[in-house]
Amino acid sequence: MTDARAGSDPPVVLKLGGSLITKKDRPETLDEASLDAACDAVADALAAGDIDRLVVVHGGGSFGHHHASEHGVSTTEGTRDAEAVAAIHGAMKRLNARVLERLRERGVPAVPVHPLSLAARADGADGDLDLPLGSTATLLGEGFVPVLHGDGVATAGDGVTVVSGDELVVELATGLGARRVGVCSTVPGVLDSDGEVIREIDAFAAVADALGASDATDVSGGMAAKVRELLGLDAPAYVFGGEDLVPFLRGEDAGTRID
Ligand SMILES: Nc1ncnc2c1ncn2[C@@H]1O[C@H](COP(=O)(O)OP(=O)(O)OP(=O)(O)O)[C@@H](O)[C@H]1O
Ligand SMILES: C=C(C)CCOP(=O)(O)O
Repeated sequence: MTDARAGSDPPVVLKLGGSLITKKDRPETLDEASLDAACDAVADALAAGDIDRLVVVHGGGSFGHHHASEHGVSTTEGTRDAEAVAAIHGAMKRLNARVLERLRERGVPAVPVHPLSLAARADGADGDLDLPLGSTATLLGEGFVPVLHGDGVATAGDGVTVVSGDELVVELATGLGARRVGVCSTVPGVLDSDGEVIREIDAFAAVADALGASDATDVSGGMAAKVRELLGLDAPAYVFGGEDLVPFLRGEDAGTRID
């Protein structure tokens, strides 16, 4: 079996939130300006050598979440309806193709990795996610930028549930031994109850009250689930808005640091 962590520079794992790159309230609509700006930032950071190895994950936004909620599917509610799976996965592949196209237009060697074809929850919806990393690690080693996305995932006893981009980020960061993790969304960081950015989080209890769910259609738990998952990582993780993507990619602190 490939050791995904062996003999290589630790990568940076970056999630581009669905609420950043799509208009979350309009079915299957890109936020063209934000997506272009994010792709510019990634391309510039790679060209400048600020980052050597990068894995990108993107969320569902108005592509995946719209179809998942229409079919009653979430990270905990599965479906055995193949049409529902095709609708969710098809929408995510359409979004993924648009992201890849824009990255490649800017010279980024971006290639797709589709979680539905790889991952499983072998112990049911409450069980751990099993995401084999051989293909992603090998693509990275060969100089590509693998681009994964929230998707459907085979789930023992529940058919197919949703796997969020945030869960993928955690698996990738752990399995590949990431150096840093960035979660870029529409908010400038994790906000406290006065709406101010919390600069650092090291325990969930301290911020639980401030963490609501997402304010748009979101079947995977919004900000609270994000923070919970990022707290479990060895690498420092940052939650920040689009305006902080350039500093994050340069290696600077951005938004909220979670570790
Ligand atoms: N305390 C908080 N601080 C910041 N955002 C919060 C907080 N509580 C709830 N939120 C919500 O979390 C949302 C960001 O999470 P969300 O999952 O929607 O973003 P995303 O990752 O970009 O989207 P997607 O899940 O489609 O990838 C914000 O739009 C905000 O409404
Ligand atoms: C709804 C689907 C299919 C993807 C969910 O991924 P997320 O937007 O990262 O939560």
